[in-house]
Amino acid sequence: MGHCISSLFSSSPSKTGLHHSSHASTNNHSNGTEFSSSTTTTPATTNSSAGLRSQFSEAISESSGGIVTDSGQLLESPHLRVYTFLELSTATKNFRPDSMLGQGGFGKVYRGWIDAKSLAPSKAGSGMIVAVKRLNSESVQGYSEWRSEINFLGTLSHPNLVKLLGYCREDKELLLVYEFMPKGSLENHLFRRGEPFPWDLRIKIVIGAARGLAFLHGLPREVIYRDFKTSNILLDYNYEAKLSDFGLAKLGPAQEKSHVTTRIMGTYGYAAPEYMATGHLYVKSDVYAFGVVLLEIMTGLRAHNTKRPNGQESLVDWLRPDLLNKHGVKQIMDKGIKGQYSSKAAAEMARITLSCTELDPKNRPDMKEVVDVLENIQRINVVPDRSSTKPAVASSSRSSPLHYQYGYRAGAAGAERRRPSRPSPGRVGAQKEMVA
Ligand SMILES: Nc1ncnc2c1ncn2[C@@H]1O[C@H](COP(=O)(O)OP(=O)(O)OP(=O)(O)O)[C@@H](O)[C@H]1O
Repeated sequence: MGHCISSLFSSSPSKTGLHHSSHASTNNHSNGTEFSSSTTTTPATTNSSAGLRSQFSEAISESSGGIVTDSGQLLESPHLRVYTFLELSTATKNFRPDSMLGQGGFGKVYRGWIDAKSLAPSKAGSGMIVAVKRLNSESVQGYSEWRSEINFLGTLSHPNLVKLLGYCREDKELLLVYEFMPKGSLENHLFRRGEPFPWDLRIKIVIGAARGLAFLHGLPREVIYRDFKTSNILLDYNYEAKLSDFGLAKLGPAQEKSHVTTRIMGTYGYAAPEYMATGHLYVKSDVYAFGVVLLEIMTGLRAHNTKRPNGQESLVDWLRPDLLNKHGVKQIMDKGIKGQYSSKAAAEMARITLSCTELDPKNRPDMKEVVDVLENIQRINVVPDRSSTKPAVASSSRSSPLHYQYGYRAGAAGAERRRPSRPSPGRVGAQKEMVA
């Protein structure tokens, strides 16, 4: 979630201190605890964000005009629609609780409806579904996130970044309108469902997310995402991953500098050790967080969980040593997906996870290399005969990618998302969670 705004912006609010956020995200409770600086200042008023955006876009491209890199694009003139509060109220049925898709640290996200061509708001049930984030405008974090999202997502376009369609600022109301991601977040699938999430989909999703990060890191002026975690990886109908939530994103270091120095913000369990220790943020700090997500998809366990016994709260600290040998890898793999991956694929995953989570940022690979390795893992994952594989849990016939079905259910999304994750008895990880 975003709090920090680039130094490009003069009205950046001042912030001090560090605290555990008290927000109750519907997706993020006992696990990825958020930390951020506490803020007391009132959001400063700005003029239209368009001027700031073009200044911002220039900073990213370090030249004028839009550029294209790989399959992504830096937009010269973003086409964001400016909505009125009334329009978005209508589109979301007055922000009715049954329209709510979820809640993050600084606001609630609602299902809304707009016309697919004109992007004009339409009556609920007609046109195209969108996600409308209504930010808590009283906090500076909410305001800063809103600006940061517009600056980054209004300027960048890539198949693995969520699309921002428009925004609204009216009195104290700050809203953002995104393309709707029908399959929710990776976090939902990995941790909030009774049944194990198929290995093939896990790999497909991390490849997409890796491509998104590689795009950000490959820009003429690198962009550091700073909040890479499973709840920020959203999924389209085909489980294509899209990074959302650019509230914490930062422009990377200028010219010969290796890092930017910034206040420490992010999510426990994912933040790189050098960043936690010094506030020095490297492009490679994102690579560390990516490695943490790789360990999560291998084990089916959360990056950080205060309910685990002492010494096991941080997944990396706890299980990284097991990645060093074959036996350890076998032990920590999520038992719910047994038979869905080859031992070679698991060994390669262990290798790249180790490398991404190296203590020294210089020893971590860059995201392009990570993409290549993951694509190779996807290729080599030949398992003998799926149909003869014994399911590890009773319901795992549904865990085949072909059968796996899950998205938001109309009106029930909130309830699904609030369901606590139940440890599956068959999982080594789940057993480890309970070991005193
Ligand atoms: N474009 C979208 N389409 C569908 N659901 C979305 C979309 N954007 C956000 N959501 C859902 O709304 C919820 C809240 O999202 P939000 O980005 O505000 O917070 P978060 O990332 O879950 O939490 P945090 O405060 O840790 O960043 C998430 O569960 C997410 O799945």
